[in-house]
Amino acid sequence: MSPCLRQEVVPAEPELVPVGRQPYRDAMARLGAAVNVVTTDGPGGRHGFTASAVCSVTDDPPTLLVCLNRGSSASAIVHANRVLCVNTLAAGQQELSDRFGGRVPPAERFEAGKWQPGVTGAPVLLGALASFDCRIARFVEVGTHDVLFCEVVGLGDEGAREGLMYFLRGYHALRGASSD
Ligand SMILES: NC(=O)C1=CN([C@@H]2O[C@H](COP(=O)(O)OP(=O)(O)OC[C@H]3O[C@@H](n4cnc5c(N)ncnc54)[C@H](O)[C@@H]3O)[C@@H](O)[C@H]2O)C=CC1
Ligand SMILES: Cc1cc2nc3c(=O)[nH]c(=O)nc-3n(C[C@H](O)[C@H](O)[C@H](O)COP(=O)(O)O)c2cc1C
Repeated sequence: MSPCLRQEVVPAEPELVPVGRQPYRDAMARLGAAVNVVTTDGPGGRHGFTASAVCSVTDDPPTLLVCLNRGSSASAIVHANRVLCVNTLAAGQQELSDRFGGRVPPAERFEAGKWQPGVTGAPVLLGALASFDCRIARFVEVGTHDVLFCEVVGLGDEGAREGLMYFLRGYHALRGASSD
């Protein structure tokens, strides 16, 4: 009689590393995200910053969230204005992402790109993949950031078909399926 061979199944343990700020960032760098230039204008003045931390919350009422570092020069201005526009960048607009991501001082950021005020007065970027003009309904403090819950009151869509992704700390063009 042949011996009954049993294969021992050893469950594979994932190699988990302790959570610190840098390992967390390294892991988050693996989540591809759209790139947005978030703008504001009003009593606090005009300002803008690049943000990948943008997410849809609910479509009734249409609401999105933006995570904004309270250490950013935009923070006090966004609080004063209580409006913002999320301009989702199209392929080829990475220079705007770098500019609003801190490479250029706030006063010079709007020198590139074509802008016009939306319903709320926040600057809308012509040629963006999509624009979401918003009133900020709620600010929630979490750690170093404020989570801004924003009610969308105006939408822009100029028909661009190629998006811009931020993935592994680099920009990548993303082509959509043909519309016809
Ligand atoms: N949510 C945020 O506040 C983000 C901030 N950034 C900032 O932009 C600059 C360049 O970033 P990377 O080249 O991507 O390298 P990085 O190593 O600083 O960031 C890698 C990833 O970690 C996350 N992250 C980075 N800083 C964070 C923060 N303060 N709070 C929460 N999540 C954060 C983001 O998902 C980012 O894509 C850095 O100064 C970074 O702090 C970038 C992406 C998101
Ligand atoms: C690709 C990219 C994504 C970013 N995403 C965010 C974000 O979601 N939230 C945030 O507070 N800052 C984010 N930042 C950083 C801000 O854009 C940056 O801190 C700000 O523009 C610097 O402005 P300041 O020098 O006027 O403070 C991002 C930067 C880059 C390059």
